[in-house]
Amino acid sequence: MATRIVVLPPAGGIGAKGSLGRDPRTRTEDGTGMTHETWGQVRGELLKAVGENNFTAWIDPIVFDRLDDRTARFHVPTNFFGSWVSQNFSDVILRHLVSAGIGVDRVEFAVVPGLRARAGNANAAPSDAAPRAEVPADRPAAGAVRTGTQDLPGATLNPGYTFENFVVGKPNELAHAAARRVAEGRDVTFNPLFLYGGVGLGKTHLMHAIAWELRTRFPEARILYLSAEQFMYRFVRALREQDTMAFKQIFRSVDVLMVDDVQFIAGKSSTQEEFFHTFNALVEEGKQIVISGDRAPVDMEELDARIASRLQCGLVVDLHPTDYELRLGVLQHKAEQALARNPHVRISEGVLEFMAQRISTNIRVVEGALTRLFAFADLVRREITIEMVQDCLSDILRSTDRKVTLDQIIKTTCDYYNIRQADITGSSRARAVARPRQMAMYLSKTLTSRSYPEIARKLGGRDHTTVLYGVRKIEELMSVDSQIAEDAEILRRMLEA
Ligand SMILES: Nc1ncnc2c1ncn2[C@@H]1O[C@H](COP(=O)(O)OP(=O)(O)OP(=O)(O)O)[C@@H](O)[C@H]1O
Repeated sequence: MATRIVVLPPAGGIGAKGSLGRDPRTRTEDGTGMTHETWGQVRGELLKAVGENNFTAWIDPIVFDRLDDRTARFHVPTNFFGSWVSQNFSDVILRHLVSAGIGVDRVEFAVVPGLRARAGNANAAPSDAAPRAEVPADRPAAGAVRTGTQDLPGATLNPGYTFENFVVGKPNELAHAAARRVAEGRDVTFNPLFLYGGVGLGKTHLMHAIAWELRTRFPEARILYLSAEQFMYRFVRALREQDTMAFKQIFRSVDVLMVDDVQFIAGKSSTQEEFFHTFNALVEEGKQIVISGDRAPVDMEELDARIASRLQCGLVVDLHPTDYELRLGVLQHKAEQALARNPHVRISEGVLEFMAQRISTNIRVVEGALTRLFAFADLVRREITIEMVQDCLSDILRSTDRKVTLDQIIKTTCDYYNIRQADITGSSRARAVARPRQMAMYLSKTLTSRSYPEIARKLGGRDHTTVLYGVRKIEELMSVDSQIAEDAEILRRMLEA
């Protein structure tokens, strides 16, 4: 039985323009109906409206079935295809049907698997009934940006993540400058631009800022921003629905591809493979790629070496941990915005400086601390003072005070297991030494932001994959061996005390 994907006209869409029912061109179903020939004519108009790429990929494969009950019914080859067309092209199809005088209020897609052959025919021209329209010149030179963003499956952009709201300081000035350059959308000089840094330092903010800026400068550009997780999800879905052609078509037809948190696909072999091919296809066409990750490509242990090396070919810039000036700048900027929203809130002198001094973690935490303070001050109707900060943010201030170093981890672990430090950094594989060493690796990875290679160096210059293995081993053991789980918990408490 065919799956039905019903699409209703959007509120305020076509109705708002011509008020569907009252549009003088809209004849009743009895009056006109719709034939395959009319559909052929509408297809010709759709080709002009959506551009050749979209047309061949999404409109050409759909087959008109019939019109009844003011519903134009089409066949589509797969579920994925149906949802895609319904989400992205139903409005434009409906609009053109109405313009052609068809009495129609909705379009509906039903999956008919046998249609696949047509879907694969990427270069098919519109049917004979539709005079082949001139393809609009929507392809500027490689490197520039081109048509239509609405049909892309990207993530939603945060309206607050703009360049105007991004505070620049020493730790992020290079990343900011590179992002600005890419957002100008001129020559593709840094390809890819790879932004990396620890949590909450502004990678996503900068990615969104680039996308907003490009959208403003080039409204027609096809900019696709999504997380690596979404990329994987879409790829897996396309595999499941045997619709990888459509997937490739989407991802290879963009002008700018932006993938956030690329570390997510490290170790996911088929997704990496697809990502690699997408990446290459776009680079070859001179399309801009922007990627973010939590580490430098070389430090992503499970990232396919070919991808890592590709990523290195562009510009790799990191967002450094914050410094006092940057934190203060962010606090001042965010406080200004918060004061505009809550004009009755007062902040005592020295509060922001105190916070910038004492909260030395990432910007997300700094921002969260300020939000919490404003909410509190608003609630109790008191001025924000340093005492209020100490009271209200005691947990954040405490956790910032606590900084665990690799040296402390090694020392505490050795004391706990009663072994010598030379043993833990040495080469012995005896269980009595190897297990504490793995525990130290695990603690280093979970309590500090050190990378695998850094931990490996500290623990006697071993290979970073040994550390990766050690961390995994302890994680595995913790779920089956309560003694190991207890050891880890006690050590964590000792180190964080
Ligand atoms: N330089 C900055 N100026 C203003 N706000 C910033 C700046 N850097 C980060 N922020 C804010 O800090 C918060 C965290 O930033 P963001 O989500 O971009 O971090 P991230 O590096 O992507 O973190 P994660 O690795 O956890 O995804 C956001 O609300 C962002 O607006």
